[in-house]
Amino acid sequence: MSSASVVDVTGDQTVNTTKLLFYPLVILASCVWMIHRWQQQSRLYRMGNILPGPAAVPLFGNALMALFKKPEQFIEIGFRICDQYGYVVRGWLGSKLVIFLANPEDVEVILNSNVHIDKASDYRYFEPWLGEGLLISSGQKWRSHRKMIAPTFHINILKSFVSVFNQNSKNVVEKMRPEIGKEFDVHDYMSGVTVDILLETAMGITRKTQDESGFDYAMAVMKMCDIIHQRHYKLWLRFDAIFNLTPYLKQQQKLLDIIHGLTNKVIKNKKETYLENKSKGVIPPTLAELTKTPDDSDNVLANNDKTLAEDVFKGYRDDLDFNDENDIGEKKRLAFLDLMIESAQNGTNNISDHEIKEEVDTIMFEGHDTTAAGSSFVLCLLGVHKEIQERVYNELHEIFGDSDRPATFADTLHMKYLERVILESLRMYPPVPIIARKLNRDVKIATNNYVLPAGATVVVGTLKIHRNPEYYKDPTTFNPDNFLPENTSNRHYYSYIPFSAGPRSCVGRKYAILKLKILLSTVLRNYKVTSDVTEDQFKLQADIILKRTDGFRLKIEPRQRVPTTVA
Ligand code: HEM
Repeated sequence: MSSASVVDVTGDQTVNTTKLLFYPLVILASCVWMIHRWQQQSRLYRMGNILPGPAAVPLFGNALMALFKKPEQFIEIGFRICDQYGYVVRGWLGSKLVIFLANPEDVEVILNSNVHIDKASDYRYFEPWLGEGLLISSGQKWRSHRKMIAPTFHINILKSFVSVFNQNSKNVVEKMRPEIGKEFDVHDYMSGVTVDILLETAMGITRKTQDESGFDYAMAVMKMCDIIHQRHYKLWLRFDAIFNLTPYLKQQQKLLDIIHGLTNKVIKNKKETYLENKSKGVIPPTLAELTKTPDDSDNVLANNDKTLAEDVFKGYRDDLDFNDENDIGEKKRLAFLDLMIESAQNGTNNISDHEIKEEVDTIMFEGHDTTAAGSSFVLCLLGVHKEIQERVYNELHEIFGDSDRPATFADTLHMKYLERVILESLRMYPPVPIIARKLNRDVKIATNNYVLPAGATVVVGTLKIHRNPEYYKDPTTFNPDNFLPENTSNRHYYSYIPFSAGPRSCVGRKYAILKLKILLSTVLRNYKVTSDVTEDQFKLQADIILKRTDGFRLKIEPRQRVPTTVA
């Protein structure tokens, strides 16, 4: 026998031995995995089925309930199910366990936790756009980025945006002028002005420096939001395999090219300018300098000048409560992007250009649709409730008289009634009507000491919580007095969560309230608004952002700048 054939025989034996070991090992591993999945699922089934909820059918669970339903029917169905089963309801989407919570005590257990902070899989449609930005990231990445981004929303930074808010609000007032006397959809205008403001405050792109790409970007952001919404309410689009076969995929890729193209270009230019300035010895103020609070108490605004929202949200225990009372005066304005580049360059934070892009895209998304919907709801509600609109206007007349001057930060502190109107509108029509989390561990909630199993998706029903008669006397009536201090002081903090709460609450909360006050006060100082559609005719659609499928129809007429008598 030649040595070659010896080698061959040994080689064959090795192959045979590998085959002998490989296949049984694969089979064993598959069995172990299947048993593990079965155990997990049966545990999920066992624990899930202890919770109240509608009967489920094999394979589909409760998913068939959504079949042939229009998106605007989902709220009604959800409310009906809650009336039947209470504030903890389980549902099965195939083998996926979804637990709906609407009791503030249960919701606090989830939202106030540092453990249950992972977003549900439903947020994945944002990934091609936002990557691992703050909204969807988890674990250490989320923690470190949150720590870096939250201070860029410091009130001192926000104050430097007041003139941007004013200028853009004036612009939209002018843009709306041709609509005088007609019925039109005010959301289009609120959406446009919101994107303009965000382009300026997030990326430092002003109207003057904006070329066609700024406009294309704004349109692309709006259209991307629309595609994502469609993926939430058109159930078949939830499957990537189906979505990828539709024209939406191509459209999405085109839009993302525009969005990412601009963000990349702006980051590159800003970084180059930063380095060029640095070489000339010109360095912008750091975040720490911009947010430093002076010791002299002369600058401290009186405690009773604090906004009402500060009291309403004080139980949130999030990371947004800086020394807000301290006004350190006008500082150089820096967009969020400038601040991120600055802190990456000076070594305060370790963040790559790609991660900066993800965060800027996230702010553009989160800051856009939410405030556009929020402001549109307020205007329509004031169009319906004329006497409340007149009270708002009288307050504005007290602050501004008949002048056309822009609002200052101090003025916004005096817009107390307008603030109550905004808070009440966010109660009845929260722009983010539900929040979803994935449970990685079992958790015991207050209701009946139920234990919710790891692996389940928890859906926090903000809209339902906000309409609970236990916390709001007449929950379906628009009543800004729900936010009088005497009515808020003893209410459960988690009975009002338009911005979520706890460690993953909205970082843009203060930005949003300040912007809404300036935008709405500017519109209302210029126009009287009227809605021919009554509130009970509003057709609500709850997906990621609460909208009206009938459009935010409104009429405007020029405002005579004199105080009016309130009935
Ligand atoms: C009325 C306006 C707004 C409302 C009602 C609102 C509401 C919310 C809610 C409910 C969440 C939690 C979402 C979740 O857990 O799934 C959230 C998160 C977030 N919001 Fe807002 N938001 C508003 C405006 C803004 C603005 C203006 C910005 C930025 C300029 C912003 C930036 C963010 C970011 C970055 C997050 C993710 C925070 C994290 O996960 O750590 N939001 N917002």
